[in-house]
Amino acid sequence: MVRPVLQVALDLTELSRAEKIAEEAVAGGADWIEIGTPLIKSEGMESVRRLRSIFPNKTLVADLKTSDTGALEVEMAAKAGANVVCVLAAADNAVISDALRGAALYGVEIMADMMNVKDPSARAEELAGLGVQIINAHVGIDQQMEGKDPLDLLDTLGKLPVKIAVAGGLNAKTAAAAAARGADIVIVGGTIIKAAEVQAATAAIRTALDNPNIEVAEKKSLDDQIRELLMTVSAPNVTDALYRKGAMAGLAERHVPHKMIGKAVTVQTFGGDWSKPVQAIDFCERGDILVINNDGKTDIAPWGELATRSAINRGVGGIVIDGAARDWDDIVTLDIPVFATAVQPNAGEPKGFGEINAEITCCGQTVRAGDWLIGDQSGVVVIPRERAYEVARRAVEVFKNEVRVREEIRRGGTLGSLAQLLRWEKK
Ligand SMILES: O=C(CO)[C@H](O)[C@H](O)COP(=O)(O)O
Repeated sequence: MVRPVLQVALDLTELSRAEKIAEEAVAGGADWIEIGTPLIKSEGMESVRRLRSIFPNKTLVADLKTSDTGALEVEMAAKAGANVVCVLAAADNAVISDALRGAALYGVEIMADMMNVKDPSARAEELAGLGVQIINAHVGIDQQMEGKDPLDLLDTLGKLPVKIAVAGGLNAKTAAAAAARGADIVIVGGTIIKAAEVQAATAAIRTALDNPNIEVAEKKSLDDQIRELLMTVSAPNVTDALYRKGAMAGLAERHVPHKMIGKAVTVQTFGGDWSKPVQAIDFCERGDILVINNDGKTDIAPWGELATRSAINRGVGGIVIDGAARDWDDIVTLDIPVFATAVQPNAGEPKGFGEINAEITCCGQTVRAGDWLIGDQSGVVVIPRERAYEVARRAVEVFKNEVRVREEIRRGGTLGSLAQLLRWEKK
């Protein structure tokens, strides 16, 4: 097997941060440096020029994802110092041919990004026939969040007379799997650039590429995958992933012996009537979260210690009440998260008004049966069930990004300067 090229994708928006990360990645064994699409959009061709001056002998890849004016974009990137220019494989052949003409004039190669191509195998052959030098089996970042896998795309391509690159959320294990399947170029962004120790993260991927072993990963159910992803993040990471949405308001009373993650069983009740909340315990599967609306009343409790102990017996993952709980002295001794808007000593009568598993509003958020919840000391966030996997994946990216920013703060930076807040103020 030929030693695959490791290409680090600098998908950042600040050139100063990208330069430092590139230096660390090269020290860790990155062969090629990609000026990622966000970096080129944010900093322009200056980012290519700057990286060329820092790395006079490295292969630089300008990830322009060109979809029009092929030769013009290739010429700009080549003059700035790029050796490889990325075009969209889905672009018209007129664009590809024009880009290839520009590439021939300036002595650079064209990489075609297969993101969102309908018939990848046929299109890859066609592109190779046109003269494209590298086909990139790329699953874009938004597509990754919905579970698309670049290795599946790679498998559809078959044997081609050109170099094959792979990209899309690769880590050491999946990068090695790509190498074992014959990829010539393995492109890694997030796993390297979001690591606290970029050099070590790059070196781990380099080692895995040089010693690929094919492990068949055990296939987990979607719910298990979602739960596993959410276990690694916080409630704040999740609201960030939802673009600041999903947080429940007013849950002032919190008993959080551990993180709460699970799917909602909803309960609507009225005036502290504890019949439906208690019945709902028996509707719960292991790990489910009981989400109760007491019709906005905080002066009477539909939930208490005995219900909490019953919920533990049933394997309930936590309780959230838009309303009051009671027996708080006992509840805080129990190993189950309970969130409530108030604590009151008095309960209502068990009359049986209300509903189980109907759509409810709880602390300002709509909650349906099966929606996911995550709760920790910062509060509770609701994730719509149809977006659960995607949001969990995005939350992991938020978490990973913070790992690198935290490290840069540890080295003496400040959040304001790292994020270049002044520069990015909305004009
Ligand atoms: O082109 C890209 C996004 O459009 C990325 O550079 C590519 O997906 C690699 O980054 P990651 O490993 O984070 O997916």
